[in-house]
Amino acid sequence: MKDLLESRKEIDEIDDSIIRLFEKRMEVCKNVAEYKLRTGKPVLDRQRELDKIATLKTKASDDFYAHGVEELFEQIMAMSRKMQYKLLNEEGVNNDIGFDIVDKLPTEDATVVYQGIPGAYSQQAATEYFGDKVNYVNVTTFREAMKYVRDGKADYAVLPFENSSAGIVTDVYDLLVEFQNYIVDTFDVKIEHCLCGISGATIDDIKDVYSHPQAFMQSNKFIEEHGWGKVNLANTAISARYISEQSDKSRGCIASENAANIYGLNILHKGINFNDSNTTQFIIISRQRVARRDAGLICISFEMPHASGTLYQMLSHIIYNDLNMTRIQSRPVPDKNWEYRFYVEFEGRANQPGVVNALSGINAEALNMKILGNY
Ligand SMILES: O=C(O)C(=O)C[C@]1(C(=O)O)C=C[C@@H](O)C=C1
Repeated sequence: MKDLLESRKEIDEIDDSIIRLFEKRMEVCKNVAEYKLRTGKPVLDRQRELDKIATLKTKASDDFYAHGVEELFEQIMAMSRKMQYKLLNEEGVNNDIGFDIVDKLPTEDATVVYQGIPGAYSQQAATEYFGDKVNYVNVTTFREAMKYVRDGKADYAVLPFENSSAGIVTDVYDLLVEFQNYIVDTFDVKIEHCLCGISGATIDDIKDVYSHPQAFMQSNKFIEEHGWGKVNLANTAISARYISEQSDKSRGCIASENAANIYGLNILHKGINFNDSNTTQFIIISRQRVARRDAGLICISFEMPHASGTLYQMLSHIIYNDLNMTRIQSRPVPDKNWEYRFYVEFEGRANQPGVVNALSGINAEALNMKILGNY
């Protein structure tokens, strides 16, 4: 049996050689980057990589080593690409991702659109964020709100993004990809749902409850304990208005205290959400590609070839550039069953070199990448 120390010494020597060869290879890749800079040829040449891996695998002495060679060279070439993106960005190729930096979002004479009617949580978020010096308009759907911003009928939209108990607002995620609008800020609103009924109704009178599906999800324990029927409506404030128009003590709704006050309803039970710290994060949307100077998060979406390891490859750009990922979500890609679009949020500012490197890499290697905002 060979002594452990002796084997380790041999390994150390081989590793030294690997490092020297790795660096030698990377130096040659710098010449390739120079060539690509001059000729405008893309860094990623997938066919070259596939051909190389296939050839290299034939040089391995068995299947086990062939698999290892494949993994090893995929990593080496990924490293080579990352170095090339960095070199190209340093030479000014694609290093401006086009955000205008502002000290503060301009709000003078601004029009702000939200979805729903007065009393909706979106209205609460909008008024808490923008105050009383802007004009407010309300629309029926998230899509209309996005269109208002796109068409210049509003400067900002305030849309719900994610709830701490019920998760993401999927329609809003989809619309962010469909429209050329940008997230410019986020704002958290603590949500305290109330069970409301018409004047004179008691909790024992209630048989059916009206509200938005998200509010049902956030209050499902309370509703299920009472065995009430659930009827979906467009949002919580519309449910409050609807109940106020019915003179039916058996119908209740889930809405905010604010909505109950606006529509003259009685609060039968306050705080029916199962999670006391129930919070909804709202996003502030603008059609301007602007970022606040103190912005610290970037959100992107991308799709990828449906193949093993591709998500890992995309995320490796974030990791390699020392960026801290703060969120990852996925949504089905329309018309492609079981394929997903990913949404990744990470810490950084639009023009920071590491961010530019990571975005260049993902942009080059994903099927399509979109920057949804720097906020
Ligand atoms: O040959 C190239 O075009 C390179 O950029 C070099 C290299 C490699 O490291 O081998 C890196 C990236 C390409 O996708 C293909 C190959």
